[in-house]
Amino acid sequence: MSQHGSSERPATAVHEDFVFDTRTDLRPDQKAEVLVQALPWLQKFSGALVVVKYGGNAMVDDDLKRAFAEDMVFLRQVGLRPVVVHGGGPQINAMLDRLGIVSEFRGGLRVTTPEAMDVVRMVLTGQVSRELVGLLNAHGPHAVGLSGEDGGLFQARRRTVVVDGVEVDVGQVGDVVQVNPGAVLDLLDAGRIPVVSTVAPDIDDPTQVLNVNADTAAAALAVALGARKLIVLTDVEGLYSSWPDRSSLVRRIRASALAGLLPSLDAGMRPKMEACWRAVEGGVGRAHVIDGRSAHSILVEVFTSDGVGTMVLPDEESPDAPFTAPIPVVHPVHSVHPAHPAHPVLGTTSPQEAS
Ligand SMILES: Nc1ncnc2c1ncn2[C@@H]1O[C@H](COP(=O)(O)OP(=O)(O)O)[C@@H](O)[C@H]1O
Ligand SMILES: CC(=O)N[C@@H](CCC(=O)OP(=O)(O)O)C(=O)O
Repeated sequence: MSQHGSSERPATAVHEDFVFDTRTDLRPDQKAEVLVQALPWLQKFSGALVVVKYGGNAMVDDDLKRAFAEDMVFLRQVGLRPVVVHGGGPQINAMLDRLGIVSEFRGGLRVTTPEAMDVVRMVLTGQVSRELVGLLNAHGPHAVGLSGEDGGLFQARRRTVVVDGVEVDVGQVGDVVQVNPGAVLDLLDAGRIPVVSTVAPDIDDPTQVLNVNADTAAAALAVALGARKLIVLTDVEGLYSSWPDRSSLVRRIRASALAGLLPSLDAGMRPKMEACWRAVEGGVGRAHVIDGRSAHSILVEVFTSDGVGTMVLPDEESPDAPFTAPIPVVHPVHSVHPAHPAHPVLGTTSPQEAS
């Protein structure tokens, strides 16, 4: 099976004067049913602002990258307002290796020396962003790339990590403390798809830039934009309550239950689930972690009744209640609440303390 299409079989086979349809996977009425099932979701999410975090290991396959670009253009074309926030950990690792610079992670964050910061900034803004913008613009002049430095989008503050009870300096690493979403809103108003790289100026020293984890930056941006959804793509089906037991996939979880689970999660999944928790606590209607290895999983999540992956819901709402998020009020500059640092578990305040 191809990851990009539904089948590697050709759509048609030519025999003398006849053309036969060789696809047997879906009958015409079944194909129509898929489209009809999407109708209420197309109506529900018309105009909705959706922040999609694309990154890491879901971003290394060329077919999947093209499928991702198709999904973003599809969302835009049917009237949603997608914003892409991208990571690039594997791409940064590859470039550091090529340059012979050793990279190290502490508490899930890259120890970022000034030398490594130059590489992070170059790879995220000059390589990963360029490639994504190019893939999106293969479908028309949709995408515009910008980083946290552009239009004052992000301000970040240096942070440390606590490992085994000891505070560790991880260099030029920061958390987003302020978001000015004006540049993103201007692009959305112009019908564009913003593609955001998570490099941000240091609020305490504007001559420095900081390396920001893309999951947490996506959550901060989703909150500041009053997004209806945050969708985080990764390389597993979703959150497993007892990893790696594959029967423990969580389909829906409320924010307070997630807060209880966070301290038990491993390094990879913790920043993602913290980001989802922060987003929902900050007013984003739903946060999802879905499998980026499965082509078009975003479309399945947004436009089908069952969805895919793990959905995080706010506490005060019944899981079966109709979606009733108000039209968001967007403030020109959004300060990230100090009681909710981007990494509550890795940092100082736990979700349980904050909620
Ligand atoms: N409870 C869990 N549920 C799902 N995945 C988990 C869990 N705990 C650890 N993981 C690991 O986290 C990984 C995802 O994190 P990471 O590799 O950092 O993601 P990405 O590269 O998409 O940013 C999964 O591939 C899985 O190996
Ligand atoms: C501080 C920190 O660790 N920053 C990340 C930024 C990129 C990122 O988050 O990429 P993924 O989403 O692909 O993991 C890094 O340097 O790898």
